Amino acid sequence: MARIVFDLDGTLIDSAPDIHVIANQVLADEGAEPITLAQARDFIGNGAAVFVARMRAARGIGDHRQDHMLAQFTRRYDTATELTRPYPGVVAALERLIAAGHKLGICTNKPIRPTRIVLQATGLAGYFDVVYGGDSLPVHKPDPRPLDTALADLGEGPEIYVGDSEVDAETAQRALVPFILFTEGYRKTAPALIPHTAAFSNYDDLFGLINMLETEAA
Ligand SMILES: O=C(O)COP(=O)(O)O
Ligand SMILES: [Mg+2]
Repeated sequence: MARIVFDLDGTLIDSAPDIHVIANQVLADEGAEPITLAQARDFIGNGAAVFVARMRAARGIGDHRQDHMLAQFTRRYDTATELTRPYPGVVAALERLIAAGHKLGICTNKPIRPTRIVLQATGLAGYFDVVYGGDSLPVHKPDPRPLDTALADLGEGPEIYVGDSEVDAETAQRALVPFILFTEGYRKTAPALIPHTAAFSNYDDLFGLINMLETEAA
C-alpha cells in the first residue's frame, strides 16, 4: 500500500473563485481596480505572501503595502469557502484509495488555518491522516521538507505526490518522490514542460494510475 500526498489548491479543490473574491476585497480597500479570475488562478501556488505580492504588482501597488495587505488577506482567508468545490470525481477517488488501504496526506502552500477550514467545508477533512500547510514548518514548497515530513508521518510504503503545478513538480523532484500531475488545475505551462511520472485530467483515472505505478515499482 502506498503513501499518497496531495497538493490542495488546483489539485483537490477549485478554490480560485473564493481567493479571487477576497483578493478583490483587499484591492478595493486600497482603492485599486479588481483582478480577473484568470489572474487569481495564476497567482496561486507559492503561498499567501507571494499571492499578495503578485496581485500588488498587477495593480502597481508598492512593497510598503505588503504587510498590511497580507494581514487583510489572511484575515479574510478563513471564511473564503463558499464558492470552493472539490474537482469532479475527487471524493470517489479518495474513497477508493482508502478502501484499498492507501494512506493519504496533504502538503499545500495554503496557510494551515484556512486549509483546515476549507477541508471541513468541502467534506474532505476525514480522508487525510496528515495535513501540512505553507506555514506548518519554517520552510514551504518547493522546499522538499514539508513533503518529506508528511510522507514520514504516513509510515511505510511507496511514495507518491499528486499536484497541479510547477512548484509541486519541483518539490517532488527535490524530494525524489514520483510525481503525478493533475492537468486541470492552475499550472502556468504545458504539461509536457512540467516534469512528471504520470499525468491525469479526470479523477476517475487516478486509482488505475496509482495501481499501475505500484505494479511497476514492485
Ligand atoms: O499558493 C497557495 O496558497 C496554495 O497553493 P497549493 O495548495 O497549490 O500549494
Ligand atoms: Mg496547487
